[in-house]
Formats: sequence, structure tokens, C-alpha cells
Amino acid sequence: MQIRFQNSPKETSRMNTAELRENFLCENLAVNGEINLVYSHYDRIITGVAKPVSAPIALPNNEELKADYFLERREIGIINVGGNGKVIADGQVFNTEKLSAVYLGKGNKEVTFESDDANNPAIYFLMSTPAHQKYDNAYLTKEGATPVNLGGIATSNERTIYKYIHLDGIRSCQLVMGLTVLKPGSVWNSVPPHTHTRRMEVYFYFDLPEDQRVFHIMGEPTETRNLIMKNHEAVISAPWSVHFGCGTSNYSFIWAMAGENQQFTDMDPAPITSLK
Ligand SMILES: O=C[C@H](O)[C@@H](O)CC(=O)C(=O)O
Ligand SMILES: [Zn+2]
Repeated sequence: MQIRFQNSPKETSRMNTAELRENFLCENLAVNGEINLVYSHYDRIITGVAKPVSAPIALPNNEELKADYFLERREIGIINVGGNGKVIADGQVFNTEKLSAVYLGKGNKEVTFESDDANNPAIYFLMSTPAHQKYDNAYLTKEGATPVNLGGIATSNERTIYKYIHLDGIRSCQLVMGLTVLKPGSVWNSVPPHTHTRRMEVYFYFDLPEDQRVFHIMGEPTETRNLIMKNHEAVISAPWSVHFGCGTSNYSFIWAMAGENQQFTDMDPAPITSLK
């Protein structure tokens, strides 16, 4: 598990490309037969990907947590962006298909991930946050995730938002999680841009063709920087940072938040005309 400490807005504004990538980009997460995790000290989230192929993969405990097991004081949200597979939590089996989600509350001791077909493996994006009470384990398909259509073709941002873990969906201590699918021809995500200093956020891009890239824009609204990202990479968005971007084709991304509250709509707008 990689450990990432926080960076101030001022420090970030002075970083070069390599430093920005080292601090905020999470690369090489989806590796056959591996689970790769990054611990960020922004709200103490742990994010990453489990990609089981022929054998099950366990959610490992880590010395840094000083816990008896990973979910002793944590909850976790899981979204499958690959082939069919199973998430098994203390014997409870969740059959997952592409874009279905599993929530596991505090107290689950043994968690494993497996793929049904090694030729079309499941790819599980994970986001875990500290939790102070147990909420029930839950499962939701994309159809159950209350799709909302946003944006328009004239601004190249026609997209559908699916919310899984939120105040009116699967309940959690602090995790808020869902995904956004851009229509073909639409390339801009999360416009108009916003911040929410109450919550940090992680974006995980997927269904982006291998020869295409997303120009993810981060930083304070008047100090923007970009990270050029490929498929199955994640970016840690600090609470003070914008998080939006433009792709060289359409794509999808998972968004996952943690922090002070779970009010999805309380973003602070950073209008396009205010950006620098
Ligand atoms: O705080 C909310 C998150 O940034 C995303 O949900 C925004 C998003 O998915 C979109 O507009 O497409
Ligand atoms: Zn946001």
C-alpha cells in the first residue's frame, strides 16, 4: 500500500509535471492477479483496484492501520468495471456484473474478490473510509442507481450520473460514491467545475480506449494544472481542488467522496469564466 500525505494549495501550485503526478495520480492499479491500494491522508481514504484472474484475492490488512483486519474501523465501496465476478464478505456472496456496486460496512473480517471467467476478469475499483458505526452490507446494479441525465451535446458534455452510495441510496458513515458515463461525442466531465472543501474526491477513469487520454484538470480554480491520464488510472482530488476534464474520446469515471458531510449537491461552483 502506498502512503500519500497531503499537499497544500501553495505547494501544489509550484509543482512540475512529475511532482504533480507523484502526489495526485495513482497509476498501475489494475494489474492481473493483484490488489493495489493507495492510502491518502486527505480524509484518510484508501483507494485502489482489485483485479482477480484465476485465483481469489483477499482484501489485505496493513501494518499502517494497526487494526486486526482491514474493515475493523472502516467501510468500503466497491464498483466492478470489468467482467462478472464475486465479492465475498464473511461468507456472504455478492454476484457482481459490470457497473454493479457492493457496500461493506465496518466489521466485515474476511473479504475476497474473484472473477467468474479468467478470460474476462472482474475489475473492482475500491474506496474505503474510516467508519464509526456499522451500516448493512448492500448491493446495487446500475439500473438501481437512479440515473440522472446532465449536460448537452452543444457543450460536448452529455452524460448520465449513477449514484450508488449516498443519502437517498445505500447508506454509509461518510462514503459517497457513484459513476458518470459520457455519451459518444461528449468529452467534458463535471462541468461547470466546482470544489467542496468539506469533502475530498477520487476520480477513476474507465472505458477510455487505450490510445486515448483524459486531460484531468486540478488545482485551485485560479491555479489550474492538468494531469494527462489513461484508462484505469485514479486521481486524488484535494478538498480545495477542482476536478473536471476533457477526453480525446468519450469515457466513464467513478467518483468517490469522503469528508464532513454527504450532501452531493452542496458544491461550490467555480464558473468557467472564473478559471485561470
Ligand atoms: O462532487 C461531485 C462529483 O464531482 C461528480 O459527481 C460530478 C460528476 O460526476 C459530473 O458532473 O459528471
Ligand atoms: Zn466533486
